[in-house]
Amino acid sequence: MRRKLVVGNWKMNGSLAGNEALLSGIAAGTGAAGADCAVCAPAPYLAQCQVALSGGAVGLGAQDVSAQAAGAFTGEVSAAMLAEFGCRYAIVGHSERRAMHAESNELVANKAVAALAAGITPIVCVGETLAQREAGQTQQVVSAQLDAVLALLGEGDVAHIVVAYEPVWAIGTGKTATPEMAQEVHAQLRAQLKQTNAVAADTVQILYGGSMKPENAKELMAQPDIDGGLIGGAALKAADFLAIIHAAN
Ligand SMILES: O=C(CO)COP(=O)(O)O
Repeated sequence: MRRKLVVGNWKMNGSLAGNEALLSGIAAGTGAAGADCAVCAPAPYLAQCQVALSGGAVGLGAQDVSAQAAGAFTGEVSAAMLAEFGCRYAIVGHSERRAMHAESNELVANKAVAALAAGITPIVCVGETLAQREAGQTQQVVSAQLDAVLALLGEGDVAHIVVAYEPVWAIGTGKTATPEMAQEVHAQLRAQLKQTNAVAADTVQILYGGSMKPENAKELMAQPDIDGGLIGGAALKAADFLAIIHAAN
């Protein structure tokens, strides 16, 4: 049985005071949670989050990581730096970065490799746009995105990644993929993982992201290949985030 994993992606939101309240609200409610959970905070707040979450059940992650190890890469943050601040996870290839920062499948794959080398679990995001879905290209798009990552990983690395299916048209729009639509893609992704490592593929957590909220979380996570959620808007309110974590039990 795979454990469920619920990860909050705060995106470019937060403040020292706001984070403190949110983190203490989350920490206070996760005691009996049967699912794993984590928050991916903006880089300047990682130190604050590390202190606030230390010793508790909520893990810490970053929203991006450099593919480079060190050097003249202004503005970039390396995986080793994230590891120093206790990051267990780093999101790579979020659709907002693919779209707004022109991140290619190859760059995303190199970021996943850099994270793994520092002992950080990459949360590899894949997902199609509305135009791609309407053109019947969903499977082709997400499989090319995942393939680029798998091509760079050793067989033994597969067990150490998390995959997140985030249909672009469902992000921040209030539109959610139906549980059946999401399950269909998740099953395809797992079949693809199996081609690289049949044993590890059964243990990889595949998260759904895109307007997941307390009202739809249980039904989505009841699908056999939906192992949790990557949550945007609803992760900014402790009560909503906690409701999703508890829906995963
Ligand atoms: O992009 C997302 C998480 O990475 C999903 O965002 P929303 O939950 O706000 O749709």
